[in-house]
Amino acid sequence: MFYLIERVYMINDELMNTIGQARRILIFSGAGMSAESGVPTFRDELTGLWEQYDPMDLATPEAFERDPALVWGWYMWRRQQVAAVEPNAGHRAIAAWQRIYPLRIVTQNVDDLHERAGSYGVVHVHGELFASHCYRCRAPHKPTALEETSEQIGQPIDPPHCKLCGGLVRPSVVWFGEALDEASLRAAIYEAENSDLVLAIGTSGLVQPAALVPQWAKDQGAQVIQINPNPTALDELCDINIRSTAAHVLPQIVE
Ligand SMILES: CC(C)NC(=O)[C@H](Cc1c[nH]c2ccccc12)NC(=O)[C@H](CCCC/N=C(/NCCC(=O)O)S[C@H]1O[C@H](COP(=O)(O)OP(=O)(O)OC[C@H]2O[C@@H](n3cnc4c(N)ncnc43)[C@H](O)[C@@H]2O)[C@@H](O)[C@H]1O)NC(=O)OCc1ccccc1
Ligand SMILES: [Zn+2]
Repeated sequence: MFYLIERVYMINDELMNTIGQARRILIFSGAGMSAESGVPTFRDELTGLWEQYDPMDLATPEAFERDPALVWGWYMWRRQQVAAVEPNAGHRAIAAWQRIYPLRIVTQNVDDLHERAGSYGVVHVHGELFASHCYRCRAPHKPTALEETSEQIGQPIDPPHCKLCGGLVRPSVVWFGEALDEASLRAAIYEAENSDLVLAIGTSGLVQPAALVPQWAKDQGAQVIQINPNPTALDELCDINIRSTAAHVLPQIVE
């Protein structure tokens, strides 16, 4: 059992033993997991039209009600951004690992890079960028081809209307001030409480309640290993802090 907080910069036997002895491993990922694919993290400055906005101000129901075209345009831009990049060596290492070991994955990321790398059963606690539903009646919305290929990327774009009630369509992500999807939250709590090792990868640990996942696991006696080039709010909670990047460390763990 580790008592002192260990900061390691390379993969050592002790770390590999900890991983090797684990009965059930949970991957808990954040925006840093996709950074090396070219997807900006939430802490990174926004660019283009949105440069003048704080992401936290755009990712809210109030912003959507105030200016639905601005918010919908931002999400279409983010869809195009994610569609234009590839999973990185970190995503691929997790998918390879999941082919030989039943890893569980809970992510705060709304991108589909874990799945595009071949991972399965990914719990998206903050929703999914490429899904949409009606803001009024919550009916799922299937995008028309035209919507998907809008030339206006980088500009405000009027959101489509719900085919059932005519309401505005929104991205199926969890906005600040909104409750998490009950089933996803329940799944995240279950995975946290039933895992004996959590790998917290690329998260600042600042967004609640998702940031509690490692704590819920720790409360059940699990060990927590963090992979992050920078200090985070999770440092003290973690048994091992690997000060490096997802795409650099994960392939070394899996090889
Ligand atoms: C910011 C924080 C203070 N705010 C919250 O936590 C709020 C609650 C709250 C308000 N005021 C508060 C004051 C105190 C405490 C809490 C609050 N939470 C909410 O609003 C939640 C909803 C939160 C969900 C918001 N939606 C997202 N995403 C979807 C949208 C979208 O994407 O557009 S959150 C979004 O930001 C989060 C960003 O966090 P991280 O992933 O950690 O990324 P970050 O950029 O912060 O850090 C990146 C890290 O990676 C590292 N890194 C960089 N490169 C690499 C690399 N290469 N490798 C490894 N690591 C790397 C960096 O060092 C860094 O540490 C992600 O979760 C992402 O999904 N809802 C809710 O509370 O509802 C209530 C309620 C309850 C019941 C009923 C009704 C209402
Ligand atoms: Zn509707």
